[in-house]
Amino acid sequence: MNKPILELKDVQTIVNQGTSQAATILKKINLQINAGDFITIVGTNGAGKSTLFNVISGLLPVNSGQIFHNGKDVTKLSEEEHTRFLSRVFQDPKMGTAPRMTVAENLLLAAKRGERRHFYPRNLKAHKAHFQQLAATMHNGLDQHLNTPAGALSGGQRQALSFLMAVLKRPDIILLDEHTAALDPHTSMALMQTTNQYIQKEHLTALMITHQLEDALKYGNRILVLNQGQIQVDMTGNARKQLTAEKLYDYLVAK
Ligand SMILES: Nc1ncnc2c1ncn2[C@@H]1O[C@H](COP(=O)(O)OP(=O)(O)OP(=O)(O)O)[C@@H](O)[C@H]1O
Repeated sequence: MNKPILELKDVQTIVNQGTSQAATILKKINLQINAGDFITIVGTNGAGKSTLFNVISGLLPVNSGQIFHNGKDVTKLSEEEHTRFLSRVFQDPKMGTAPRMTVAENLLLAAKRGERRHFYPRNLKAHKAHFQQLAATMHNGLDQHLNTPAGALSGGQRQALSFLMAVLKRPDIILLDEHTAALDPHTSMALMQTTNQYIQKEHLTALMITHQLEDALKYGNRILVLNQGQIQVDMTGNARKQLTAEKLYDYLVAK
């Protein structure tokens, strides 16, 4: 069998170590993420969801345990080194895009990420048709705004741009950190649908934190419930299909 694309083994994260405020935020997390998994993650405030993403993306160190990417130990890699195989979309539309640069320039920046060559706006011409096509997959008018500064876009368009920038280089793993939560219900639902279509079409491996239990059940092939720093539920297949929002809620608040 193929190795998991990402594997966490007994991962533990302690904050404020050595002080009276020391707290174990992630407790012996064991998780195997397989290529093509689309995992939705739910949990109450403070359950450790963002901390899990921070650890997976190298932003927060692991106090004990190991993380493997395609079998290679990446536990001690820097956040920048993690960006070679992983990208993240945040809740805040202001993060992830450069406000004064146009949509096309932002996309070019994402296309050139990790390359030594400098950013030349004149290279834009060669990419325009591709960027147009890409922006059109979002079905929210983003393709009509390739020359608009990102800061002038609507929240939904800006989040769609953040998503496209994150997936442009086809990362091995994409982390969606409540990426539709700051949008109005209609825009949020629309972006969720286009996100899902893109992930399915490109067979991406994705992890998505959400507080919307319906979304957690509707999208993806696997569901995780984090509770007080531990994985309380990890469901796929029929068990997941039979899971209801009511039962999921019970898992969420279980003590
Ligand atoms: N660097 C840190 N220093 C101190 N405490 C931290 C740190 N990072 C996280 N925590 C604490 O760890 C717990 C888990 O936080 P985390 O942000 O991962 O929760 P979450 O499940 O993402 O919650 P939310 O749904 O509110 O975003 C919280 O109690 C938080 O205050």
